Amino acid sequence: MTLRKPESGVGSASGAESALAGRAQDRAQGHGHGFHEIDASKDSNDDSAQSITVIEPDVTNGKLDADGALLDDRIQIRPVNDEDDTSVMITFNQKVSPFIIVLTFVASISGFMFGYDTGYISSALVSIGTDLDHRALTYGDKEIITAATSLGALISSIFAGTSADIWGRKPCLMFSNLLFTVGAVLQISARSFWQMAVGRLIMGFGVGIGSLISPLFIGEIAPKNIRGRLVVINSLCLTGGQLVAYGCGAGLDKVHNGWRILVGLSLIPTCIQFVCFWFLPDTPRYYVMKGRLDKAAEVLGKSYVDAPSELIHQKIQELNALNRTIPGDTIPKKVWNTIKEIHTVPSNFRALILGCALQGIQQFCGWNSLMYFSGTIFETVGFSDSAAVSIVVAGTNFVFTLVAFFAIDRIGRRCILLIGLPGMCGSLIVCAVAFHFLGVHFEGGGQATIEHQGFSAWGIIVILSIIFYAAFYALGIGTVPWQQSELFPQAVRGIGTSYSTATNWGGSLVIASTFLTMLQNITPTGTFALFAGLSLVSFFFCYFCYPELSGLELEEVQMILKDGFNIKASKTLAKKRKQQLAAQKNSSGNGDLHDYHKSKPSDELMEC
Ligand SMILES: O[C@H]1[C@H](O)[C@@H](O)[C@H](O)[C@@H](O)[C@H]1O
Repeated sequence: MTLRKPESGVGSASGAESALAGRAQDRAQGHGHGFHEIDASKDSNDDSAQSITVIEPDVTNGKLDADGALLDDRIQIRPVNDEDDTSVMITFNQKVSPFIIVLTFVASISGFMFGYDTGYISSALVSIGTDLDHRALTYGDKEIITAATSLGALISSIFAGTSADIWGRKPCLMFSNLLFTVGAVLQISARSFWQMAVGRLIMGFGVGIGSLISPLFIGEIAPKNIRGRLVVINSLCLTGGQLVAYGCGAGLDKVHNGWRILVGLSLIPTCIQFVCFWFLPDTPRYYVMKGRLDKAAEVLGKSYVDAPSELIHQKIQELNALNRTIPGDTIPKKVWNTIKEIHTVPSNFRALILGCALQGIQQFCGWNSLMYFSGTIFETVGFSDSAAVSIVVAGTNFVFTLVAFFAIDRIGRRCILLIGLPGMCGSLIVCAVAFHFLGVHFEGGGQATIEHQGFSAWGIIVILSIIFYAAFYALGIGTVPWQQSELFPQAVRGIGTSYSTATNWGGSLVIASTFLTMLQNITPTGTFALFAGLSLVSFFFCYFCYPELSGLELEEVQMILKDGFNIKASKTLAKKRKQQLAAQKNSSGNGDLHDYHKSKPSDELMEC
């Protein structure tokens, strides 16, 4: 039982406040104006205790009725056991502030660089020719140059979550800018294969940091109701970066030393991000972690321009309380306790399984083999302008990430995964068959032979099936795993996302370092058939284990995962939330919480 009261003012669970709650309830029952009935809330410091958070009227900002109740509705009191409580209170009725948009786009430059730096290698490998060590690159060389970035990213992503907690998100992203720069300069000036590989490795350190921290940063600054979409903006920048890299690669294909220019272009976004972050703040959560509450209030004030200062302070109190819930008085103790917690609490461990499995599936279904080597493949299949064909593939990836942007909350994460994976499987089977009839044989030393030279129908089928594969991939498994932070509760979110991001890069490393060898040893048909088989197995995994999380509160995600994967319950709850949101929108026309009623998630789960 709790009631809500409109606009601003903050209270906690004291006796006086309970009295206020009672008054508020009377008003709600008596007049039904300006209040909403809501759930009992949990005390943020004690999981077992129930408390009531009361919002007092702000007499300076709002209009009051005869009883002192505000006439316009904005604020809802909800269970206080996760970071989002005040976010919800603040963000309903709020437009996204330009400040949040700027921060999102500046952070998403990391996504762009992730995409650009992993994307340009496809065309660079083709156009390097004999520029390194005065000889052509073998398949082994190409794999090392490509895999070096994945290896670097794997190593840095293991430490990135903890480093972001110790030094801050912004400094870590700025440090990644330095790594990008050093890596790029080494590559631009490379005359030897090994200098190129080391440059790619250092660049990879930057990519790993950016790939973890950018979505985390966005997730921390984003208002809850649009968090999913803002995180997909990072994915859009990522696939956009790959597309731009392919486009530039095609443009510079015939230019002498064009690949050096291609690498050099990567310096532009990294410098822009560095300069922008010089003037921008870190996330409020980080400031709270470091006890810099004034700074946190300043950032929140800019993020939620209409929010009264009392509400901002309540948010800070909540973040502060959450901060204390991680046991341990020193950083190593805290880190150790978090590691213990993620493995021993069943809901956390299930979240970990899902986070890592989805990232693993994303990589082992083979997409990046195309991202990294499509130039080499299309060249072998007989397309003289292989870079241009690669653009179409990267373009499809980008366009369908945009489709995912619109579908991820409406159709739901689980649903787009279950559409995407069988689609990928079907496309890969067609691709495997087409390769069989094309009669391509990859041999050692970077050589390949093809039975049917030139433009053939099977060549076209290979390309079409790859395009379909790209579309289904981007729609589901290419995008959904990066929503990983919603799986984990605040206390283990950093470490959980580190594990799953490292799984992503581990998978990417395996694919990058084995793909060309697989083409040689088990033929292209065998390789693509293997990816098809893995997509099918992944479909069954998602079908049986991945709950529908769209529209669910973070606390509800934890409840869903408490004693199993609870697919059925999650689907019912997600559907209910969607209907409630639609009802709110219809009744208020602008997303306010008029007539909003929500029963306890636990009750609803029992119903399901
Ligand atoms: O989500 C991204 C995206 O799908 C990219 O195209 C791919 O190269 C990355 O590995 C992946 O993490």
